[in-house]
Amino acid sequence: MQNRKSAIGATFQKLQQSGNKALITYISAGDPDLNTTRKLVLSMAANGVDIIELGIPYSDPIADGPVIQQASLRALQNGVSIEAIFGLIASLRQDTQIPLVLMAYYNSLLQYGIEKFISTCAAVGVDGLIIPDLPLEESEELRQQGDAQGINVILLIAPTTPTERIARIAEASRGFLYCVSVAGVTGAQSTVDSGLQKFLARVRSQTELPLAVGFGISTPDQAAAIAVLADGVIVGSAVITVLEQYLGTEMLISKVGEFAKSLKNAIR
Ligand SMILES: O=P(O)(O)OC[C@@H](O)[C@@H](O)c1c[nH]c2ccccc12
Repeated sequence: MQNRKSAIGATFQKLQQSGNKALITYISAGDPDLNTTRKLVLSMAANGVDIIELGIPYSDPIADGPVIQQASLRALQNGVSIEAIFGLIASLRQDTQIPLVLMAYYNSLLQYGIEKFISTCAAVGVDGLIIPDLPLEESEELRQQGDAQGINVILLIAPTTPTERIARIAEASRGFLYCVSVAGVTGAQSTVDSGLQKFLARVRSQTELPLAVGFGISTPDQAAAIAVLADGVIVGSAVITVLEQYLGTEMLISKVGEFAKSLKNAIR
């Protein structure tokens, strides 16, 4: 087993000490194939991304917007399996120590077996888990096993979450708190929501945990605006849109890397 305890926390701490913010990017594992995912992870890491979120493709992705649904579909059509994704991560760990977070729907974990899933995460070098369809009330077993094996179970809150509930979710979350910028599904939005500042101030009054904001951030300017308000910025659909644009070309890896760099430069 790898000793990666609190790699996510250490990353935020280091960034905070130098007055910097975290760039977290999301791609779907196996989109369009696992070898491309491997190259994308290394390219994003080399271009300044601080934490990478890898999605486990799922057939009924209720929280995902159209861009991520298509990404999942491409991966599923290529026959990507959880086992193969774990294999990829184990192999990536020979080349990069960038914190890796898996995004998975709870059903994928249930099918695989919760205990086996968490222990495999620990064995291959996964640092955190985001399970968007697992409410706080049903997450205790997973969180306990995560704590025991050094896997951060990262919980989500939204502007519609009551403050008292935010406090309880923050208490249970590990690594960082995922602050959903808007209610709804993932995908690019054109403006930064004006209520976001108030929402984040409300969250900040409840917890010391790093706050990362995701959903709808698609340009360097938007990332910069959000980075002023939070500790981290999460960008998914916009990264995948670049990937889509260069699918099947040799430029795919470098273009996604360049886009990541433009996001990171904007939030420095
Ligand atoms: O795609 P966006 O709007 O940039 O948002 C990030 C998001 O995609 C990523 O974190 C994510 C992908 N699937 C999810 C499901 C639920 C919560 C979050 C996610």
